[in-house]
Amino acid sequence: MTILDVINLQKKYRSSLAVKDVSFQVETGSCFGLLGPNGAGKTTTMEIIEGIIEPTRGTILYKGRERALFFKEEIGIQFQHTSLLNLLSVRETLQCYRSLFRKRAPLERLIERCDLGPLLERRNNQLSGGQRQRLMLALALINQPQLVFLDEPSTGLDPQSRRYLWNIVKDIKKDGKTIIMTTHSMEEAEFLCDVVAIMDQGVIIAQDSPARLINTYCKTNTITLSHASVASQLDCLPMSFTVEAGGVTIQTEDVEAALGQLLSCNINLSEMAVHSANLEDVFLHLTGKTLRE
Ligand SMILES: Nc1ncnc2c1ncn2[C@@H]1O[C@H](COP(=O)(O)OP(=O)(O)OP(=O)(O)O)[C@@H](O)[C@H]1O
Repeated sequence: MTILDVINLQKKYRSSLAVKDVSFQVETGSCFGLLGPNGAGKTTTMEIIEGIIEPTRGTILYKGRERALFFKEEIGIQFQHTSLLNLLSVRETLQCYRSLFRKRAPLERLIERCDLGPLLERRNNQLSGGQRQRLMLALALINQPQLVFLDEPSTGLDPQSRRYLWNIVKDIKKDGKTIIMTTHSMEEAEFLCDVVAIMDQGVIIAQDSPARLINTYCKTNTITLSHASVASQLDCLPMSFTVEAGGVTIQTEDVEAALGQLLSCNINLSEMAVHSANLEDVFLHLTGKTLRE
């Protein structure tokens, strides 16, 4: 079932079109990701859906209807940059936010889920980046929302805190909540999202599950053999390869078959690396640039 329909969204800031013409649908219980580089229009799109800013043009339907007052009660937003009162403790912050809503999540469960138990008496300004993000996530869930918005949830976190947060997000999804998130991390999108809309310069340039996007646009995997000397042995094999100073690079759609062929020719695979295509490659294929450019 579709929970959200975004139809021909456009946002103009003075002379610049931040969002040109964006349409997509989000299925109930799924995690939908807007992936793209800085300035692609992800946050603008999300803020329009959240009701924070008005679109220049376009329609947003929540459960098939125009968003009404109850929409705000049914959503939770984890902002990228939110000021928390430094002098409040984590416990006080949770209690304060919780008191603002009619529908309230059970606090103990929320504290456990976001692993805030040991931090409850700590002041907001004494939290690490990862701890703060977990608190922000708990605040986004404090009204038991059906639809959760995450704006670049793991930006700035170390790999361990990042994984930790991702697992909490997966857990939230298991509860049947729908998640819409922005990210410029293809890893994050691949790990969390059922559907990814790749945005660039205000438009969606491709949209599908991460696996199908990769399969559609970047079937080719790369096998690198660090010994350039093996090149002469490859001549007899039905595979395309290039020889560079660092070794030999083989492009293949079927890694298993290629490795079988290499082994059958007794080629030394001791210093081999396999690069499977990912969403970064899809973005590069579609735009000619990397996500970080
Ligand atoms: N309030 C504003 N006034 C004018 N231009 C804006 C405003 N907000 C955003 N923009 C411009 O709109 C474009 C899209 O910005 P947006 O923040 O939506 O991109 P983004 O994909 O979320 O980028 P990031 O990943 O850096 O957050 C950018 O060119 C930005 O400079």
